[in-house]
Amino acid sequence: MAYLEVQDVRKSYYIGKQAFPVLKGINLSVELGEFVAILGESGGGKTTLMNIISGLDRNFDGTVTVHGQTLDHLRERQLDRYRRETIGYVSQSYNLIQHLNVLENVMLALDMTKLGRAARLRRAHELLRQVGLADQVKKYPNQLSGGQQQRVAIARALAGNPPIVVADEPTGALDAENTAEVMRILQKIATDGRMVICVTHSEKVAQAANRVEHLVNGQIKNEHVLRPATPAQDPAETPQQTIAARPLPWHVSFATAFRHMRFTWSWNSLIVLGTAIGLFAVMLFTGLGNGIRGYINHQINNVVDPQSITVMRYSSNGKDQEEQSVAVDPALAGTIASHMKTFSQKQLQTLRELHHVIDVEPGISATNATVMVGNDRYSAPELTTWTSTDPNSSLKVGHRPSGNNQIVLDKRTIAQKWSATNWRDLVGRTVTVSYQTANAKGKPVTVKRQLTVSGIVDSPSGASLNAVNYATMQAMAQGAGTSKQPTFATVRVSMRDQNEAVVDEINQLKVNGRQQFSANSISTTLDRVNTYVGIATTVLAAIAGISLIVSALMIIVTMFMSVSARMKEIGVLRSLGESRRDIRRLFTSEALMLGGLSAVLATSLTYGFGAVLNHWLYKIAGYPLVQIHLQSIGMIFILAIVIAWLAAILPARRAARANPIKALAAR
Ligand SMILES: Nc1ncnc2c1ncn2[C@@H]1O[C@H](COP(=O)(O)OP(=O)(O)OP(=O)(O)O)[C@@H](O)[C@H]1O
Repeated sequence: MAYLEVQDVRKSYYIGKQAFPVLKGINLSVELGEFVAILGESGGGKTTLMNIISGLDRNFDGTVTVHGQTLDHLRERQLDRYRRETIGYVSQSYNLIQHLNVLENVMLALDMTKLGRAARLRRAHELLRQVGLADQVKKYPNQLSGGQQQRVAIARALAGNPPIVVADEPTGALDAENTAEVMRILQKIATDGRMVICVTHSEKVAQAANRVEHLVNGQIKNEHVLRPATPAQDPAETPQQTIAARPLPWHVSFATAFRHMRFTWSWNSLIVLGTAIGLFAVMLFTGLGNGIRGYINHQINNVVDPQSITVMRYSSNGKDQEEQSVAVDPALAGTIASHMKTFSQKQLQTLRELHHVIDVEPGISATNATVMVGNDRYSAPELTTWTSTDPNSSLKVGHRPSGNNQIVLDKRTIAQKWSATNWRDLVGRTVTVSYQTANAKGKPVTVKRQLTVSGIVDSPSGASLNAVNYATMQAMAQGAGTSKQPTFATVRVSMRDQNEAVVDEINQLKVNGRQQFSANSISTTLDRVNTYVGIATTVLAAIAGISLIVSALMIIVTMFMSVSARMKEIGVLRSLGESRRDIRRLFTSEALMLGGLSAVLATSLTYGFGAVLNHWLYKIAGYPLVQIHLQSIGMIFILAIVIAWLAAILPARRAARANPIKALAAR
């Protein structure tokens, strides 16, 4: 049995239901070392036969047996491997890949061999030297003559050291000189021990072969031996001559995709820019959200200690509640605090014993106090005890009311009213402070005392803060015969995270089924504010994200265009032995690269724009309002990659499913 046996091969093309038989029972036997020319009329079915022999056409009757093994045209992978390992294909139109240079075109076939990179490069250079192109390796196909391009195609066909070289009208587009050169190379390939099958319609070209077979009316007739072939060794039995093939590794698809992206950079850069703008908007909104949240937290934490909880006695009475809220927020002041419920020692102890509570500080507050400086009268909406949660940073001058009979006064509502310029001079002066409350019998009494100003505060909350220490407040109350029990308590928790749980626990403390306390924590409010800012940011980022749909559509359209424009390349890659999966990977890789690049550009844009914005806003807020977290960058990359991947699915599928014969025939 000959190395290649074609037995009774029949093939018809169908137009509608009508069959047009092209091959009507082809029988052909060819040995290694033989150079066979198949001579036939144009349209006689030569290309059809070559496609069948080279494993590109799977739809025919009859058998093709190579080295004793019949090709199973139903097993696609076997055929991919067959094309990779056994066949070197040379066509009339050279079929070089335009965006790869000469060396890269040859390397493309070598990448499907198990040779190491250095050996592959060596072999590519050696093959190009053999076809006389050693000094043209860096050129692109469109910089070569037709003859040179065909020689590159021959070098590529020989890359994997295949035993069979199939040449379909290899000289069809060449002048006489180049034709002679190409035929000489093909002769040399045969004398080196390979089988060369060359189809042509030119009698003259056919003369270069050892044997000419005439394809007439769909059948092989009139064999004509011109000269005996060199007896060849079987390459399968000389392992040093064969180069083991391998499926194309993913990084090669990736590298090829990268080269194509570089080659078509002008339009790809627009896609990258378009996608990056969408990603940039999403990222900027997320960064702004982070910044604003941080800013609010920063501001509030400056005003109040986030680890502290203010606890009042719970009262179901509306008036009491109003007064209690006045005590928490002096801006609501409007009534005399005569009914403020107080804490017993036992109640304070209950709070101290709660889990996560590290300190409970009692405090007394009164509303609507009056401060007399000399004859000038100023109203203080609230007079309260200085607690450890009041930030020392708010003291503009002097010190906190550490000693008895000392008071700190509010800068804006008292000190600056007293003297807009010399308000600092108030420190050390004696003032008379008074407020009205009710004694144990419910009778109104006036609490009054002379105090020394120890400091001036500018409360960051904006509320007027006038405070004395706890002992002074107790002494004042006692002096007027009113209760000196605490009206509020400041509870400190060991960690900010436990704040909400402790607030809930305090609010649920009951005696005889009645609620005891009403706890309030800034961190609970802060969490709520954070949630709202988070929602707003997400909504804005999502709206910006809509533009990403446009980006995805843009990638889809471009990829489809790219698939159409690269049909020929798809055919070439398939003829070289690349599988459908390799083709799908090629297009998917390119889309993923576009996605990745978009994410890189979006990140740079966001950092750049964010820096400018921060610079400007810092003047207003004193805080960096755009804060891009690593997490956001990761999210943007994932988003970009997912979008690109989704956008590539359909085009890549179309490319992978393309019929290799039709793809090769594409322009
Ligand atoms: N996909 C197809 N559908 C229908 N008919 C086809 C198809 N491909 C080829 N044919 C027809 O089959 C016949 C053989 O085509 P083929 O390309 O094999 O001829 P050829 O001998 O290689 O011609 P040439 O030398 O001009 O390239 C032609 O008549 C052609 O019109």
